[in-house]
Amino acid sequence: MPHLNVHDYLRSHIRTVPDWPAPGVQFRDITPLLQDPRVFRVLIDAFVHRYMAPELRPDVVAGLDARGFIIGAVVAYELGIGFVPIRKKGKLPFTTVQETYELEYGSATVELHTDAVQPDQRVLLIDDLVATGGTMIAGWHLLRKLGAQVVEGAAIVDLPELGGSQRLRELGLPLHTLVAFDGH
Ligand SMILES: O=P(O)(O)OC[C@H]1O[C@H](OP(=O)(O)OP(=O)(O)O)[C@H](O)[C@@H]1O
Ligand SMILES: Nc1ncnc2[nH]cnc12
Repeated sequence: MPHLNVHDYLRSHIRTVPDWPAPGVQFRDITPLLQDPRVFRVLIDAFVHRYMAPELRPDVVAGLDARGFIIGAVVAYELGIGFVPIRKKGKLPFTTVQETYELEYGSATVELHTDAVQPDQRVLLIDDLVATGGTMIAGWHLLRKLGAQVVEGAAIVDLPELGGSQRLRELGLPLHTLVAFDGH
C-alpha cells in the first residue's frame, strides 16, 4: 500500500460511473476493490480491526442485500461469528419480520428471518454504501423488532450529500464508513 493511507488507497479503487443507472447519478462501483486481492484484504482488515475491539465486538453480523453480503460475510468469518442476511422481499423461506421504506421513486421492503438474531444479541449491520440511509435504517428497524442491540452500522462508502449519514446520526444509530464521496 505504498504512499497512501487506507482511506486514499480504498478510494482510489472505487470506480465512478457517470449517469448510471439514470442520468445525473454518479454510480460508485466497488467491484474493483473486490477484484484485487491486496485491496480486498486491506478493506476487510479495516473492518475486522475495528470490530475486534472489546467495546465494539459484535455477536453476529447482519448484511444488507446484496452488496452487504459480500463484505459482511467475510468480516463475520474473520471475526469468528455468524452472518445473517437481510433480504429483499420474497427471498427468505422461513417466517420473517418485514420493513417497508421509501426510495427516491416508490418503496421497497426488506425481510429478516425471525430466528436470525436473539434478543439482546449485539449485531453489526453492514452494507457497501449509504446514500439516503433508507436501506440501513430499514435493517436497523428489523433487528430492533427482534430485540437485538445494533452496535453500529458500517459501510465502505458514505455519500454525505444524500443525507443518509446525518439521518442515521439523528436517529441515534452510530455509523462507521471508510470513504466519503461528494456529489451523488
Ligand atoms: O442509502 P440508500 O439510499 O438506501 O441506498 C443504499 C443502498 O442502495 C444500494 O443497493 P441497491 O438497492 O442498489 O441494491 P443491490 O445491492 O442489490 O445492488 C446500496 O448497495 C445500498 O444497499
Ligand atoms: N451513487 C450510488 N452508487 C452506488 N450505489 C448506490 N446506491 C445508491 N446510490 C448509489
